[in-house]
Amino acid sequence: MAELVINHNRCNLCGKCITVCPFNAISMHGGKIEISAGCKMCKLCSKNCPEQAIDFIDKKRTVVNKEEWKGILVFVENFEGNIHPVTFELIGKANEIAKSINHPIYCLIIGDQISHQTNKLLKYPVNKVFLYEDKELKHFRVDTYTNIFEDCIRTVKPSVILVGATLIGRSLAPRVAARFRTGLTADCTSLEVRENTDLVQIRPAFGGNIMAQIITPYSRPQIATVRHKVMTPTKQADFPLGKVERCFVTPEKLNSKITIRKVMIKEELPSISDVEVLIAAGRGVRGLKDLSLFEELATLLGGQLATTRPLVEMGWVHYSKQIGLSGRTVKPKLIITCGISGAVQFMAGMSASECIIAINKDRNAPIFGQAHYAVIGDIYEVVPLLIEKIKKTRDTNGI
Ligand SMILES: Cc1cc2nc3c(=O)[nH]c(=O)nc-3n(C[C@H](O)[C@H](O)[C@H](O)COP(=O)(O)OP(=O)(O)OC[C@H]3O[C@@H](n4cnc5c(N)ncnc54)[C@H](O)[C@@H]3O)c2cc1C
Repeated sequence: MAELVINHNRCNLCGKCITVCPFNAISMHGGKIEISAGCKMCKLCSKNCPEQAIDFIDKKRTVVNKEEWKGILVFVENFEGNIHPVTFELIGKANEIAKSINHPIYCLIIGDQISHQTNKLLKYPVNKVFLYEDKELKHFRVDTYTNIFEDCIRTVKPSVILVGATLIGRSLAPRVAARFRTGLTADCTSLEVRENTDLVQIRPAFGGNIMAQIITPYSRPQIATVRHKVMTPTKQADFPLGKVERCFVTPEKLNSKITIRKVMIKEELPSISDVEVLIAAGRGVRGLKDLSLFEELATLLGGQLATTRPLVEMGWVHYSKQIGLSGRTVKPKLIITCGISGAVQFMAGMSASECIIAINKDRNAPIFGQAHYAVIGDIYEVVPLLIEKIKKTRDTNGI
């Protein structure tokens, strides 16, 4: 790993390095030159410094002994006595990975009075649950939880760590990765493992145009976050054999700069990720008022309306309704897409749906490549007909 080191005794603050940096990564603060994370190590500053005050130091990369890191550790997010469902999806993936490299599966659970939760976890193919309990850990505080996570990793030395890409997971995982100066891949859509225990972390990149395969070959642990509903939940183990290890929480791990004054539960409609039926509207919809048509169909089928990104960008619907790479991942039993072309960024968020019915007037629309049923037609003709048909059938059957 290379590093640029400024010799402040030699630097006369001429500012030449600031001018030559093509990445705007150098600035002057408090009478000192600073190099930010935007630096790409092009060395132009070092070469152009008249005082030779910037040294490029090429440190030899330290390579970790992979044999010393064993196990797949799943972070168990829990709130008010409920384990987040992404946990069981992560255990499912951990199980697949563990089988191919013959590693154990561990869970880490942090909180207060949560020991009963470990019984739920032990029904699954988990070898050991590491339990950290303390009243100070009742609510998530990123600094204390990072300390505890670090403690667990130093004890267990897991090769792979899986964390849900929830609000908490997204805040916690990068901090943990930074403590170990190791890699983290966010929002993985698929995970594979090589014989040498390198985790192949697959996720869309460059706006969804490529599926990047990311590995962490020089450091351990390897950390990946995965969104809820991307992986399949695991089944309970036939012969659960796991154990609980209660871990000691030292007082200094609980030092926090965060004070929690009040915890309030936000009233929310079920998220589009949690419903079984979705009617997804796209740019084929001509105006905001027309959305009521698709909302009516959604209500009739006991589902919710969701949309593509352009409708969110036009301000027609709230972001929480957006499906896709930069929106929510959904896996409903039924999704009917109306006037949606099927761009990769949209498909990335819904391709695992159980039944996809696509309505589009363009027979060459990419969405038809993934739909289970294709309706080639105008949404303004097909959807009203569908609504009428459902209502008639219900009237006839007295529903
Ligand atoms: C980094 C990045 C992230 C992105 N993230 C997301 C994301 O999370 N979610 C997302 O959705 N997009 C995302 N996008 C945008 C994405 O690339 C597409 O632009 C978007 O999904 C297109 O939405 P659409 O299918 O509604 O519109 P269009 O692609 O314009 O398709 C409209 C479709 O409607 C059909 N149509 C028109 N009129 C009718 C009619 N009367 N009856 C039937 N069919 C009709 C047309 O034939 C067409 O196929 C992202 C893009 C980038 C670069």
